[in-house]
Amino acid sequence: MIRILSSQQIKALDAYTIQHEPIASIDLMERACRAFVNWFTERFDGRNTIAIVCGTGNNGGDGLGIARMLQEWSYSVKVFVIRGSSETEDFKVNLERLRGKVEVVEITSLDETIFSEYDVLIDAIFGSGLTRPPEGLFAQAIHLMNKSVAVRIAVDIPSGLLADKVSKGEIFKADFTVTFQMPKLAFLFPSNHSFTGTWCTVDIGLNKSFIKEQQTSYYYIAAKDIRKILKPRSKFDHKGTYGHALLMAGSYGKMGAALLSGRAVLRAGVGLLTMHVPECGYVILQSSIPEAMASIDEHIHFITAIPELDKYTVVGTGPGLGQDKLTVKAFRKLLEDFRKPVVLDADALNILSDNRELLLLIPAGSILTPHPKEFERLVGKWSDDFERLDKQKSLAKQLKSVVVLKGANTSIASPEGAVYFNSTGNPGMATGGTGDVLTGILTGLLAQGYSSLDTAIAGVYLHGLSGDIAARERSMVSLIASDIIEFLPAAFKKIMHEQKV
Ligand SMILES: NC(=O)C1=CN([C@@H]2O[C@H](COP(=O)(O)OP(=O)(O)OC[C@H]3O[C@@H](n4cnc5c(N)ncnc54)[C@H](O)[C@@H]3O)[C@@H](O)[C@H]2O)[C@@H](O)CC1
Ligand SMILES: Nc1ncnc2c1ncn2[C@@H]1O[C@H](COP(=O)(O)OP(=O)(O)O)[C@@H](O)[C@H]1O
Ligand SMILES: [K+]
Repeated sequence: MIRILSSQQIKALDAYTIQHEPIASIDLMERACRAFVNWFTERFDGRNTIAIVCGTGNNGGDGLGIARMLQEWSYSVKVFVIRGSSETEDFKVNLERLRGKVEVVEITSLDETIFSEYDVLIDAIFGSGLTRPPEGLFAQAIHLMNKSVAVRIAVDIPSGLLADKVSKGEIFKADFTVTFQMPKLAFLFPSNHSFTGTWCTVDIGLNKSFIKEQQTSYYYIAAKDIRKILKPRSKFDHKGTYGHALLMAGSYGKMGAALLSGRAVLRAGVGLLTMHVPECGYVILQSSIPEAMASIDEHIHFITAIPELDKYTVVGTGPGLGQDKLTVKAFRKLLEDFRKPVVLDADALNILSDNRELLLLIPAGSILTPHPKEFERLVGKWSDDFERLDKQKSLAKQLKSVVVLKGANTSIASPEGAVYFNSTGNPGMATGGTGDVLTGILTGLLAQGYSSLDTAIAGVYLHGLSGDIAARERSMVSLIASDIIEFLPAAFKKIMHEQKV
């Protein structure tokens, strides 16, 4: 897991690294500049004219160091400095090192065309030291940079964006953000995408053991975390080893959702799958998923009862379920009778929103997978993404269950208060049915004995990874939910290194 630290902790981390590596502060800055420049030179060639706009703190110091290095690489660079109330030592040193090499212009007033002749604008005004909204020349410069047609790149953090609080005022709108060491919490929220653009982290060698010791509730999921979670199969395993899942899904006109979920349960590696569907789904199910056993409801159009539950390891429900009052009754009975974890999605969540007393019946250790609208129905409106995150953490705690809030960088809240952000997935997945596939993957993994949290982390990651492979093979535009099931085996292989065998 990549630990996401606050600005305060990052400041302490810088100081700790400087003291214990040991390394001079200016040399650490040099490393940060080098990491940025490595990223930059791989993407932009010497034909680009570059303006670097610097503040007078260490972010500005980075900007000056970057200017020097780019000049050494024969790029055409000009530096603009906006003076704040004070200069850091490393800013001063880097300004001195730049003397005679790169033109430095101090901005005292701004005219509209100041940045118009450049191909690339690099923002090094503020980084993690920002404490309040930019004003005056700072705000005006950011405003003008945002109006420019140049490619905009932020050093560490887009100026004006706070790493772990709600930001107000003028904020640099980067096409790319190259951030040091680890993602910042604010980068993971939908509302900040227009500021960070595409972001990436570059390693500047900050002290790893200090990072490990820091208290944090926020993590960014990496491939190796999933490799650690997934258990390899052993020679004498049999289908009983991998659980028996019951999927209650589908209604007249929405059997597709049930099928997508059911196929995904199987591809996630379950031992046995039974699907409880309304009568209208019988032929559809038997002819399209021969691997699944069918349990048929008495009602033609929707589910009105639950089958005998004893033999099931886990129950997944919601996709295509509908909200008829007889279905609500059956759902209530499920929650009353089944004491093992359940996976709840789509209409199961909508039923919970309309029948709030049912929330109390959810077995501990369950997994809920709302998209933002379903989440709003469950918890009410939020005023910003930080409040949304708090609501997600509270719901997970209240239900003693894992709450998976879906979207880009899906967040997974544990009942203990930790939040894990997904690093896979792409906008090609914004198409009907992909959530049903996720429900299936989670149901299939949970049935195999993974903990609810491990199931959610691995399932969400693999779902996104499969979506990424599918987008590569089929394009984001053409990606459909079935593709995510189709490429799930490739995603498992990628994680478990089976392709080496
Ligand atoms: N050794 C280190 O500390 C390292 C720091 N690095 C860089 O240093 C940055 C952090 O540097 P600083 O802590 O100097 O802070 P910044 O350079 O982000 O901000 C400069 C100063 O501006 C002032 N300020 C904050 N908000 C303001 C506002 N709205 N208007 C006017 N002034 C405002 C603050 O006093 C702050 O200290 C990181 O983002 C990163 O880019 C990197 O060089 C890596 C090593
Ligand atoms: N822009 C995106 N980037 C990454 N993943 C996405 C994006 N848009 C949607 N997804 C993923 O696709 C799935 C959509 O689920 P959901 O909204 O429930 O769809 P449906 O109800 O049609 O099945 C979620 O897992 C979500 O994380
Ligand atoms: K910046």
